[in-house]
Amino acid sequence: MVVVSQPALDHFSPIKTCKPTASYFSGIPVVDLSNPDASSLIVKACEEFGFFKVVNHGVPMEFMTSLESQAINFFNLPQSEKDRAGPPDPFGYGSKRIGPNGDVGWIEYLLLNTNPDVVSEKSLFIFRENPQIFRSAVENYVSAVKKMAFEIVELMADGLGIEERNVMSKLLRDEKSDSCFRMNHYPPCPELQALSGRNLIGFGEHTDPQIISVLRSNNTSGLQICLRDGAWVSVPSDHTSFFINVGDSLQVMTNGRFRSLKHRVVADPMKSRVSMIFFGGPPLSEKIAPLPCLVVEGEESLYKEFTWWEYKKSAYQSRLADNRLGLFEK
Ligand SMILES: C=C1C[C@]23C[C@@]1(O)CC[C@H]2[C@@]12CC[C@H](O)[C@@](C)(C(=O)O1)[C@H]2[C@@H]3C(=O)O
Ligand SMILES: O=C(O)CCC(=O)C(=O)O
Repeated sequence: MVVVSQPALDHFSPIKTCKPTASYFSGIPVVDLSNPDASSLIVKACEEFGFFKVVNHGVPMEFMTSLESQAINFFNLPQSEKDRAGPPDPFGYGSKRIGPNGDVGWIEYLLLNTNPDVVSEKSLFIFRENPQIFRSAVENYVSAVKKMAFEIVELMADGLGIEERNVMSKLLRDEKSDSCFRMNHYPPCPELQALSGRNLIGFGEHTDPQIISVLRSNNTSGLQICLRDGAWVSVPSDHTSFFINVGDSLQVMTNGRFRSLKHRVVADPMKSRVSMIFFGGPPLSEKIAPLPCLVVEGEESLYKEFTWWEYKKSAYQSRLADNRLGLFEK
C-alpha cells in the first residue's frame, strides 16, 4: 500500500491536477497541404473545431529534430544555468510561472520573440558556450514554420472566398509582426501519479490571443482540446506533423465564423513532453476587426475594434481560463 505523504504532495501544491480520464480523439481533421481541396478542408476544420493537423507540410524533419535536441540539451542543464536565461520579461526562460497573473503549471519553457535580433540577445544566455548553434536551429525551424503558416492562412482566405488572399498573411509577414515562439518542457511526474492517481496540469486551459498557432511536439501526448460540447479530449501525438489552432484574433477577423480553440496540456506521469509552438500575430499597431467581406450586409458585426496591442493587453490581464472574457462583448 502506498502511504500518501503530505510533504511529497506539497511539492506540487500550487499546481492543479486532474484525473487522467480524457479519451483519445480520433476525429481530428487532417489536412494534406498538397491536396487541391486543402482550402475548403481548412475552412471546414476551423468552423467545426478551430483545430486541425497538417501533413505534407514541407518542413524538413531535420529542422524539427535538431531544434528539439537543442531544446532538450537546454532543459537538461543545471537549474542555475537555466535561470541565467530568465526570468521571462516576457521573453526568456520560465519555470512553473506562466504569464503575469500568477498562473502556474508543471512546465518549464523558453519564450522567444521571432525578431532575429531579440533571439540573438537571449540566445547568449541560453547557450553561453555556443549560441550560434541554438540560434541557427531556431532560425531554420521558425522560418520554415512561418512559410507554412503563411501558406495556411492564404489557403484559409481562398476557402473563405476572400479575393485579397494575403489579407491575413501580410500581417504575419510584416517585419514588425508581434509573433512569438516558445519551447515547452513538461517533465514526467511519476511520484504524483503513484501517490494520488492524478496528473499534473502542465499548461492550464486557455485560448491563444494571436491569429494562428502552429504546434509540433515529440511523441509524448498531453495536449487536450475542448470540443464544442465542452468535452475535453486528448490529441494523439504525432512528431512528424503540425497541429494548427485558431487564435482569438482570427475569431474576430472572421466575425465568429471560426472559433478560437480552448486547450490545455496535462503532464505525462512517465514521459517528458517537449513542444515547440509558433504564434503568428499582427504588428502591434494593427487593428483587429472583422474583415468587411465577412460581415453579411445588414448583419451587425459581433466584435468591437481593437488594436492588437490593446487586445493583447486585455488577454494578458485576464486569467488563463477566461482570457477571452470581456473581449468579445457585443
Ligand atoms: C496567463 C497567460 C499566459 C499567456 C498570457 C496569459 O495572460 C493568457 C494567454 C497566454 C498565452 C498563450 C499563447 C502563448 O503561449 C502566450 C505567449 C500568449 O501570447 O498568450 C501565452 C502568454 C504567456 O505565456 O505569457
Ligand atoms: O505545449 C503545448 O503542447 C501547448 C502549449 C500551449 O498551449 C501554449 O504554449 O500556449
